[in-house]
Amino acid sequence: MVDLSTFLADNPLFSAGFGLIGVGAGLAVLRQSARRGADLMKRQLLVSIEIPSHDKSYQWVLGWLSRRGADAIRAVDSGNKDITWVRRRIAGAVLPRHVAVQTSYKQHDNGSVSTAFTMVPGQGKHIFFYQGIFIQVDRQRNAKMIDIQSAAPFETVTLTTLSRDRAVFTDILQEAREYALSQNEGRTVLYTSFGPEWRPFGLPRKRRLLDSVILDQGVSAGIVEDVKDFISNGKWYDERGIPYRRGYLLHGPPGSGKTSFIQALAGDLGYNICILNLSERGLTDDRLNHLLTVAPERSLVLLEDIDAAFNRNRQQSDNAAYQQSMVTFSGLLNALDGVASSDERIIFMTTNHIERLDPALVRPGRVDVKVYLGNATKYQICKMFTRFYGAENEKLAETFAEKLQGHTVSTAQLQGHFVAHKKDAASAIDNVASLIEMCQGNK
Ligand SMILES: Nc1ncnc2c1ncn2[C@@H]1O[C@H](COP(=O)(O)OP(=O)(O)OP(=O)(O)O)[C@@H](O)[C@H]1O
Repeated sequence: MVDLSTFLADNPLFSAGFGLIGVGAGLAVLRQSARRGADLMKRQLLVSIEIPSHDKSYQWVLGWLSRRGADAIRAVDSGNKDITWVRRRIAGAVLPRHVAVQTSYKQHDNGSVSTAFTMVPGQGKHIFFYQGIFIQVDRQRNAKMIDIQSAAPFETVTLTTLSRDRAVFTDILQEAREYALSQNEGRTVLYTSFGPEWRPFGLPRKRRLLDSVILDQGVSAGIVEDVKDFISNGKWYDERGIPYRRGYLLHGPPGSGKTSFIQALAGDLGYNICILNLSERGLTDDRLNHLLTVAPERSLVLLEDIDAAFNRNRQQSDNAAYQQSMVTFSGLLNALDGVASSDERIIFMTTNHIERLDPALVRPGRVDVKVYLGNATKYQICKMFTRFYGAENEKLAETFAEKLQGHTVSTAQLQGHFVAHKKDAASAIDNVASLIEMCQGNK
């Protein structure tokens, strides 16, 4: 009888196959260990930060990367002798090859608007060089997940570098934020509500100068002083456990400069403005509350024509949703009271009819400062006149103001009259009758 083990060992075909299986298995183990080793090394040696598209810093980082790209192009093209050949080569080598475009409109100081194209890194991986180290940018889109608000697919930008350099991420985020803010320097950003969040609306506006809005003597300075005092006293409120918020109500006839003044004040403070229309379709108590809580830092919240939303008595408004808006009067009061928060909150409300407002709305804590901005006084008429025609025309300004004595003219109507006679102060005086006629017609 033949011994099986001797048979297999003596069989050359079998021993060759067995050897091959052995080699194959060995290679597979090696490959797996190499992969595991590489994963382990990656985990140990690399660090990364993921920035999702719904995070504020996403656009900041993309904008900052695009500026770096533009700087690198300039460095490569400039032939600047201070930039070494090696640095130029590095800058050139790391420029993103695949870029995406972001189109925006820019308003210049003279008021003109131009289109600007910004090249940001496109989908995929890119490398850039920052503070002497290489960083990989990986921009990925998740087509299966859509942001319901913007209908745009979710995206992420992941920055990866060696773990010993992890502190660089904080520097990048900080620099990207500062760069984004510097883009709006000297401008006022108007935000409007979009679902549960605030979004910039239109172009950032050139700041309006405070002295371009002419209020009655001392009125503007009084409000500015109050707001500045509030802003600089956060600690005082904190120590006394008082909610750090202040409400202002500007009331008076149409065209007296209420909105213009708030814009100019925001510009003077270097703040932005969040405009909220309480009659907006789909606005609910919860959304209103949420929006007031998440208003961007350094912004004034503006609730315009507050009487238009709640000019009935409290009970009626509580029971019936007003127009398409579902905000109830008690919902508005709750939102104004908010949760005790240490975050600064400044709310401006405007109305043409203070008498229609429920006393609960204008009680201290909700409205701390009420200011009446009325029709043009003699002081305002003279000031506006000399602002349009020059300080040397003070006498003519007096004559003009005397001719308007006893008539009711709004500052907006005055502005319209001066614009119509912009070239000639005498013509503004000669045609004062047409202004009076118009004002009487508008009564
Ligand atoms: N006191 C003022 N000084 C300078 N300009 C003014 C003044 N008041 C009104 N104007 C001009 O009139 C126009 C309308 O002003 P604005 O919208 O600020 O008035 P308002 O009081 O908010 O009006 P409404 O109550 O109808 O909303 C703006 O172009 C503004 O420049």
